[in-house]
Amino acid sequence: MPNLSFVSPTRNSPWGTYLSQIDAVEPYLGKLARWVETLRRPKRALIVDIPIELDNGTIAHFEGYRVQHSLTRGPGKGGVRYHPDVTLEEVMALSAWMTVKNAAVNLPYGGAKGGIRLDPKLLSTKELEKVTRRYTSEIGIIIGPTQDIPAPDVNTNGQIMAWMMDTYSMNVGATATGVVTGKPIPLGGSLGRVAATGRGVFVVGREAMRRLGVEMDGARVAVQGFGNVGSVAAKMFAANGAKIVAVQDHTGTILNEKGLDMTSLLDHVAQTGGVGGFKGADRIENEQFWDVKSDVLIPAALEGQITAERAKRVQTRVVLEGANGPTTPDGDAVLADRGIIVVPDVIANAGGVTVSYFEWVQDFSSFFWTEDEINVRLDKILIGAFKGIWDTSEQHKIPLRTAAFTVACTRVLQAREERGLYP
Ligand SMILES: NC(=O)C1=CN([C@@H]2O[C@H](COP(=O)(O)OP(=O)(O)OC[C@H]3O[C@@H](n4cnc5c(N)ncnc54)[C@H](OP(=O)(O)O)[C@@H]3O)[C@@H](O)[C@H]2O)C=CC1
Ligand SMILES: O=C(O)CCC(=O)C(=O)O
Repeated sequence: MPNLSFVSPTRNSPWGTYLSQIDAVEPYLGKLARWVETLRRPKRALIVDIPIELDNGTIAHFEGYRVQHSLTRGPGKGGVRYHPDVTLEEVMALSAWMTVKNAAVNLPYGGAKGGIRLDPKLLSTKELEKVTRRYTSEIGIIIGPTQDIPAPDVNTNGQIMAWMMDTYSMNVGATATGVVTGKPIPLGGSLGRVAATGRGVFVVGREAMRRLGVEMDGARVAVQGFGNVGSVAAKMFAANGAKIVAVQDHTGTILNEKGLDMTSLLDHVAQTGGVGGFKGADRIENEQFWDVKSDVLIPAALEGQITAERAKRVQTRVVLEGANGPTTPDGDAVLADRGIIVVPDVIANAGGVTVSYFEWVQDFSSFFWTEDEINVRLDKILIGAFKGIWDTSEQHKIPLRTAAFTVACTRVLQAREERGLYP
């Protein structure tokens, strides 16, 4: 039975996955469990119609969303996704994971996420700009530097954030740099934000490997998704002595048992748009990616990739979740049975939002930090948060995901209780 009338999740769909994670944490919330139902529903969900005139003169309508799952600990915060499969249910789950992620690393934010159902590859730059500006105006009634601060996610980037910032600023009649993060540097962006999520995946992965006694030098790493998150994570693992043995994106799956040459691969992707056709590797069938032997497997594409069936075949020691929600509840159960450690998304990919927080703080103070200052602070926050989650996992003998949810949901529900219910 769905818990809300406006979505119909299944057990392994994004919202179904999130709900099962909340079920798993409930026994560890003590007296705060009486508030847990607030986590099972978004505070606010906005669906917007985005009409634009296409380059050929016809009018197209796109469906967009901004969901604020929780504003209990601070303004909403979370990215905006452009993808043909975006749905309200998916954006709800992504917004809820932002609530948990922001609390897991103790950022003073709630959780939010946005998206537009479209295929950016089918739109011209001009059309993308029109969609972005209209979407920003439509969601302008609920976003703002102290209300809800969007950022990049799948298929969005600094240019999209620049258009969002400009549109919002024109609508309010003042330059509002703090309304989005992940902006270009000249518009109040932060050094280090582009690489921050991938960097965080590496830093958290390194901590997990240390705890598990997995040597970095020569470690075999397989990466699904070679966009902002996957490519930076792969580059950092390789730079620190690991071997990137397999990479998959929409253009194919490539394998090199000796380790892919990252510089050549990144050049190839910059020129061709994908890893397919890279000469320094063998091409394998996409489904074979899940059979590649690795020490660390990094899903860094979309949700629902590690199903029960794939989890049975995976040959790795650590699944390091660069993507949001890449493992289904059934996949998670199989991995746990097989003794494969999962470092959950809400800590593994929290580097991006952490530097987004730094960007927002810098915008408010109009005082900008060096890249070194950013990276030092980022690493410190992630290492400290990972330690707290690891210790909680050991204390209760629970998986890292449930431990991360325990730390995070306790913070959210404590704040909920202290704020009280009535306006
Ligand atoms: N950007 C950020 O700061 C953050 C992102 N994340 C999460 O990380 C994940 C990746 O985001 P990001 O790197 O920004 O997105 P990008 O759009 O930069 O890259 C996504 C990558 O995944 C590939 N991909 C998509 N679908 C598949 C598939 N079915 N099989 C294989 N590869 C696929 C894409 O190929 P193609 O482009 O051709 O579709 C692309 O290489 C998402 O889950 C996102 O929510 C989490 C925290 C922060
Ligand atoms: O940088 C941000 O604000 C959010 C990034 C994001 O969408 C995520 O962490 O999934």
